[in-house]
Amino acid sequence: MQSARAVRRAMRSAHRSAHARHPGHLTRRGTRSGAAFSVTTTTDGAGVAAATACAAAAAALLLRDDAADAHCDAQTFAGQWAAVVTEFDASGAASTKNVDRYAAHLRREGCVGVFVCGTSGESMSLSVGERERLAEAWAASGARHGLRVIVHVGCDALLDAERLARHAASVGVDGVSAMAPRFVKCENADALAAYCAAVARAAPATPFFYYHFPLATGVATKPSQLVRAALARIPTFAGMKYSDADMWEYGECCDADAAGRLAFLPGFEAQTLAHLPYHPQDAYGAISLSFSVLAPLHRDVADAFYGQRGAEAHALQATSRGFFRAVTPFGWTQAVKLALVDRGVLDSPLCRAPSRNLSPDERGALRRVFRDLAKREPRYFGGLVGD
Ligand SMILES: CC(=O)N[C@@H]([C@@H](O)[C@H](O)[C@H](O)CO)[C@@H](O)CC(=O)C(=O)O
Repeated sequence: MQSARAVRRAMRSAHRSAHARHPGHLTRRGTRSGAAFSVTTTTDGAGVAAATACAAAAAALLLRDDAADAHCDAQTFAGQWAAVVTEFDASGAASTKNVDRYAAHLRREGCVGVFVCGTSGESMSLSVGERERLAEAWAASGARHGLRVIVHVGCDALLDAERLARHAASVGVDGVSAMAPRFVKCENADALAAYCAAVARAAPATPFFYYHFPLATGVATKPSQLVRAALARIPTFAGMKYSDADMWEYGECCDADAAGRLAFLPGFEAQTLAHLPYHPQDAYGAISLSFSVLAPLHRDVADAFYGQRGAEAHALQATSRGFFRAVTPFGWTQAVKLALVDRGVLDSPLCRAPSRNLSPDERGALRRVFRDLAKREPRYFGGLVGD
């Protein structure tokens, strides 16, 4: 496993330099019995279909060994993953225009990767086609800027989720993730694992993460039971995006991973400190919306904890809670979008219905909140008010 990981790292770096040289190409990496392979597809014209078919054939050949490799360890997904927002243009269409600028910004902020079309990306309000275009844009910009990419492909319709997973794999993402269907609920952990297994099978060489978010899905299945069921039936099962405040269950999930190979990536950064004791520093990863503008603050929470500076860690975590307390009345996604507009990363702060949009007065009030936060903590909040 160690050598497979080393090969993956080497392939990633080769992939990045290939992109720097030929930005119009997408390369899917993998290993077979420790030997590196790479399938390059052109993104223009008729080459796409042929190249995609080649890549699919190669993936099928390599499937068995590569699935084992995709089942990697927690270190592979350590670091800060920004749950990126989706920009909508003035006509209300999902836009990929500023994805590259957004990726460059996140890299400068110290993020290691992006989580695309999740909750913050308003995935469930997007069409399948829009989600595919966003996945493509992020895969290309991620490779260009050295960011890794996990794409959320969950949908109530399994066929759509499978299609999105297949597509995400074809553009070379580092992981796919799915939350549980929300309307017809899976009866138990086995049924949920079967749904996840079907989605994962559509991307057979790509690590799969279950997205546990009971407040949004209404699915009460214990995530630790899902971990056990998924380990038994999903060869690419790599862990979980954990958006829940239940820390007992979080511990149960870690316990269920006897080999210590899974990545449990928390989604609630206001309680970062609660998760850190479960992980060594080099295996701690998290996926959160506010990393788009507050990655350094949450990195410092973790650094203070691992550096055994408890009082400092608590003070920094309180600073993080202060941010959420101040912006919650406006909406988290709305707040982060406005900050990204003011930083010159995005052009539009609009959300798509049924998410609400702030009125001009509310935007003014939110900007006053940003200015107030920046005055009190310029080091972390200065970036909220633009350069
Ligand atoms: C519900 C929600 O928006 N959750 C955010 C959090 O970062 C959240 O904004 C923050 O913890 C405030 O509670 C992320 O977990 C969302 C996320 O990762 C995603 O886009 O899927």
